[in-house]
Amino acid sequence: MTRRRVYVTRQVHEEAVDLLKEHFDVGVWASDEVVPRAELLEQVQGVDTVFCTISDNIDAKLLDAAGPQLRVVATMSVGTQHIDLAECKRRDIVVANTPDVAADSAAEFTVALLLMVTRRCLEGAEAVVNGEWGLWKPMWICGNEVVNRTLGILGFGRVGFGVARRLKPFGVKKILYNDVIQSSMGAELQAQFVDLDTLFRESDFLVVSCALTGLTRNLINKETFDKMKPSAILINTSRGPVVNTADLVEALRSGQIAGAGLDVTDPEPLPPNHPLINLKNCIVTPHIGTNSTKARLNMALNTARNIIDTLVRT
Ligand SMILES: O=C(O)[C@H](O)CO
Repeated sequence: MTRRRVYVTRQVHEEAVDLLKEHFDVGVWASDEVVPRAELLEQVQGVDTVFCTISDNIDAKLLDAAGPQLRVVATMSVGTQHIDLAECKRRDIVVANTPDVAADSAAEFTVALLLMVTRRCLEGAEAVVNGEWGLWKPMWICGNEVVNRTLGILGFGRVGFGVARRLKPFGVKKILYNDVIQSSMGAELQAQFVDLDTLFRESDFLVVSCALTGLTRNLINKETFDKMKPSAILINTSRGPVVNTADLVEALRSGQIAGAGLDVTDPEPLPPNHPLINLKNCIVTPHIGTNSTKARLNMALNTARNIIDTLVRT
């Protein structure tokens, strides 16, 4: 019997590829860079599964190029915004993602970014690099503390809850959250479900950890910043387009909010001359929230297992 075929659109962990090879013929784009679109369209022809990442556009054209035998699109990510889900559904193609294995990594990273912005760590590190470190000064690069302040979480899923759980022992005064539904996990942390207006007005730290949907796209914009405290800090580790970039630049420049930490941006990657990059009160990291070695390996293995579970075990 001919073996089924899987195309892996990026160089991923060997352990995951080896797992797939036990069951399938596996083709791999053996590079850390994105496979060019023309190459991708050619390589997927006749495959049963595409193992992809968030940088691959899995649209109707790609599904057509693959052909009617395509059964599974398995993405090595939580996010599925790069996949035309409606089109996959229409064609009876199973879409699999990796929601469980990277949440700790993402929550830890979010806390790190929040603390870095709050304590102005990058400014301090840059001052050292630039030779500006003189003798100790009482009022130089003073940041804020987390203790006794209000943490607001937009999107109280695995990552949002994980951030709240990690920051609770820091002594935050209140944890507020908003999501499409009230979470049963809120009670465990005495977190209060509040409306968006209250979340924006009362949060000292506003952590964006929601999915990108029609409801959340552009949700954080000029009107939001108008409501926020001038001392507030915005952290976004979910999806760039939840925040209106031009409005954020303006809010940071004018001091309407105190600072921002962004692991995701719109556009992504940010062009090197983008205004967000040179703002002193903003730290931008290159979408690395899930990049602990352990989480990335588990994401690759989870993606391989999703394919095996779908094609072999059903
Ligand atoms: O969706 C995801 O998993 C992240 O954005 C990439 O790690």
